[in-house]
Amino acid sequence: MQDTDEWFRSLYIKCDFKLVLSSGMSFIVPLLKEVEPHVSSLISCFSAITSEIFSSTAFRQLSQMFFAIFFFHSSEYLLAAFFHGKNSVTLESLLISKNYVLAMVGSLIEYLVEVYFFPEMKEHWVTSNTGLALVVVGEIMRKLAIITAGRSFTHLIKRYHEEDHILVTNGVYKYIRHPSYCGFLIWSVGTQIMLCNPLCTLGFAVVVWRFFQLRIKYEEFFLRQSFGSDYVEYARQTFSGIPFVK
Ligand SMILES: C[S@@+](CC[C@H](N)C(=O)[O-])C[C@H]1O[C@@H](n2cnc3c(N)ncnc32)[C@H](O)[C@@H]1O
Repeated sequence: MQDTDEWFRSLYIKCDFKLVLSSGMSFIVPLLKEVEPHVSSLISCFSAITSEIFSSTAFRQLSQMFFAIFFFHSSEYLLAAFFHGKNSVTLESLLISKNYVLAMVGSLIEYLVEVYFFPEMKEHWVTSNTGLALVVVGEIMRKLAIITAGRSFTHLIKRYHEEDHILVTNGVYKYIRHPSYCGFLIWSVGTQIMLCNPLCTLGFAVVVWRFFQLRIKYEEFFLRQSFGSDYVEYARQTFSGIPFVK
């Protein structure tokens, strides 16, 4: 008797489940039919983008970009740790700010949009290789500046004179007052030329130039306070390193 009850109950559950399943399917199937063309066009769009990314041009340019970024920031960190000790190194020593991340994401978006819609734009190898050369030159100039200035080079601008802060006027500083800023300007614009990104090349050039124009004014105010006429004389004999900034 109990077995028969069990049998009927399970039959009831199965029937009920079938009912739910069939009414559910009658709702889902037309919905799937409706959605299917959109999903398949999305998939084909995605696969077109990924096949463009993994084309040899894009693969090479994006790999160069990621390597340039990785090398730049890791060497900034290592040099800051070497000259100032590990404990005084922060995210700022890596020079990673919110605006910087936004700019880099923006440049990646420009690249992906252009490589998808106008892949031939990315095939200007003379342009791209010139950008790569600028990235290397900018990187070398910046790192030479950091190594030459040693402990006088701090990522945050010094507003008070400290014992170990000496005026550096040798090496790259003999000709250029702000070689690390000059190097960064060349490096950052170089990354965009390397990616054949016309909009970000212009955008980076304007934004980075403006940033350093203001920063140099601020930095030199405190350098004049710390080193007085020595700095004034030094500034008179050298180029700032940033075009159109005296
Ligand atoms: C991020 S470093 C940049 C140095 C320099 N503007 C450059 O582009 O190479 C900023 C710090 O370097 C210091 N600094 C800049 N020029 C200097 C010089 N010629 N000698 C010593 N310290 C300098 C500033 O006082 C500031 O604290």
